[in-house]
Amino acid sequence: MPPEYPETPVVYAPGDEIMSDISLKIEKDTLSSSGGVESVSLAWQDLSFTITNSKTKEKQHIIQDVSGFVKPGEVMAIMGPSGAGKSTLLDLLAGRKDPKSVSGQMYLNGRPGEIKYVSTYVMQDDALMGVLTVRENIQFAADLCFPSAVSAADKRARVQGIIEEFGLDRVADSKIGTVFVRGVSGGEKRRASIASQVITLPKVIFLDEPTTGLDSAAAYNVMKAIVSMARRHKLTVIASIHQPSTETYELFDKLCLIGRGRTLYMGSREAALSYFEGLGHVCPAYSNPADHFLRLVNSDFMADKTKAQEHISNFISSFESSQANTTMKNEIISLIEQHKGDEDTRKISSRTTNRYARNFFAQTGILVARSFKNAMRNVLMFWIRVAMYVCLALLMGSTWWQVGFKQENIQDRFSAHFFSVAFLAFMSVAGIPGFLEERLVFQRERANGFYSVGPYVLANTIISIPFVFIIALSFTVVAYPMIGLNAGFEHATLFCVFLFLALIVAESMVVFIAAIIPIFVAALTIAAFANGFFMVVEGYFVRRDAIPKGWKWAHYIDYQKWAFEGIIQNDFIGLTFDCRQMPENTTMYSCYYGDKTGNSATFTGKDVLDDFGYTEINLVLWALALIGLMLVLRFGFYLVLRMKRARN
Ligand SMILES: Nc1ncnc2c1ncn2[C@@H]1O[C@H](COP(=O)(O)OP(=O)(O)OP(=O)(O)O)[C@@H](O)[C@H]1O
Repeated sequence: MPPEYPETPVVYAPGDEIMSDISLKIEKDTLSSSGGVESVSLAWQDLSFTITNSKTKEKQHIIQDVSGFVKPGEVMAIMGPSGAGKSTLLDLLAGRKDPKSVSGQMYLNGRPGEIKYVSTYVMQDDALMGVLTVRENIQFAADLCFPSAVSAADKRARVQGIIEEFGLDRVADSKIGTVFVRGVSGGEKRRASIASQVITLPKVIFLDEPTTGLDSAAAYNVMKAIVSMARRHKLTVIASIHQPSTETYELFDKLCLIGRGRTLYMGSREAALSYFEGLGHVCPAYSNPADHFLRLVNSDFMADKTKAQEHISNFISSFESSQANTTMKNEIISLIEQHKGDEDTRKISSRTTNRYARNFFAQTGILVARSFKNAMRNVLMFWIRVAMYVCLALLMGSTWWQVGFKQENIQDRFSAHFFSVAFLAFMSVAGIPGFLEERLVFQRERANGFYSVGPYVLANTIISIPFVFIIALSFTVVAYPMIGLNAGFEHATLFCVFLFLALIVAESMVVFIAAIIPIFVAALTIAAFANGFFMVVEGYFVRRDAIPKGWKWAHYIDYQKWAFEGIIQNDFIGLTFDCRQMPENTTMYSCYYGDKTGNSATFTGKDVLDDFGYTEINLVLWALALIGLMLVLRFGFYLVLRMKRARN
């Protein structure tokens, strides 16, 4: 008897009255992801995955001639020592490998078919939104996965159903947790992650090491929930697993034991003990059979490499010539025979309909709603940034306090404008951690066909607009009057607009860079470098006409240049500045700008801009240049995400 662990999910028997009965009805009525079939058996024959060594050009089998099958309602464990090929086999079965490197046959209900239409691949990482609750995470997944024909009430019922099935009722309204907020336990988080990915009850579920990183009680609970779901809904489940405890191991129906990419045992979990006993390897009393098998087939630490290869080869040939292998192969053949001409099977194989449950705009809307909730609750991602910008505005306002209208103040004004744009844009790197967290969720959901890249990029763009606007507005409201820039609502508005556009481009650049290199430190360094580089060629430190020809291109693609010039035009035009009065002759003036004859007591802001060569600034065109740069970067962001494979 397995021990009764705390938090154990309920194991429902077929016919139990739970909320997910409603969801079963939803599935039958409205879901077409499996072409209408009730359940899917999976069989594979002589599956191989071969790579070519880039240096030696030699072919190398990572997986070789592996066969097997799993029937609906069954759960199979792929086990083997580290590097045996578990993940590769799982990816192969899930159709996630380049077909050019794959050979062998896959059968869905006895016929060749597209596995991706009927399956979900649950990755190892718990890619969830930490500031959202368990229920919210699952609900958003449900909103994305169910067609619009499913009513909101039915979707809520399905969410409640899956929460019950995974034993998450107690924590349904608790936040998942972040580095700042203590959330649910590791096991609950894993169950929530799996639940959110299998909400539509896909006919085949692949799980990449679902228990890794969990203690044995949590691992048992996770597997128990999965097995319960598989039995109840007749789902076919395959999981790669490292070292299950005895109780967890006994939850599996089938075992596929591999070593060096070859089958060492494939068959029922119960028969594995007697199979290895037949080979003379009796499992010691009170030992964990999973540990026993793994120890038995692990040759990695044998000093003599020839003996190690021989050791594995013996297990391979023993299985090839075994009755277990013959029985398995016969069962695969009879499975294929049994389903020949099957109506349901033909539906799976020939499915050509849109692979997404929701249309482009619905996907975008749901993603915007989720990101909005995420950003509003994410203190680090947004509110700390707002607070930081307000502090900076106060700092700048008090330092440049009422900057004045004397000619000595011209440089101070330029500096205030340069710093406003450059520093605010620079700090957009603070958005990288939030984006990288969201990117993990995106990768997982995209790979499972929840939505495509277009809606994600559009949602990411839309959601950045109000937040960047709040930042630009709060900075303007505080800093603009304190510094004493060109008075008037219109000027303050234009200042805010240019700041907003600069920040929007900066955000776009940051997500573009982080999408190319999704490693925090690397993305941060490159984004910081890019911003530093753009400061240099902006035309502030070096006058615009003095920038060397070789760097002119950089000046024109520099978003900070367009924002800085827009802001100085907005500030200087319409202002009048005092020249310095000559101490020895009170009727003569020393003017750096405008009329330098000494007869004029003042000069205009336009004189200053003319002197610096800013003669042709057109605020509308300059704003359009910023919008253009934003669009180019967002399109680049879209292309990068499209080009990156769903799973690296
Ligand atoms: N595309 C590839 N190119 C080169 N080697 C590969 C490739 N894919 C897998 N391998 C190698 O094949 C072997 C099996 O890898 P795989 O990740 O499937 O093993 P695993 O059993 O899941 O290991 P672990 O339990 O340590 O995660 C490893 O030695 C791995 O380095």
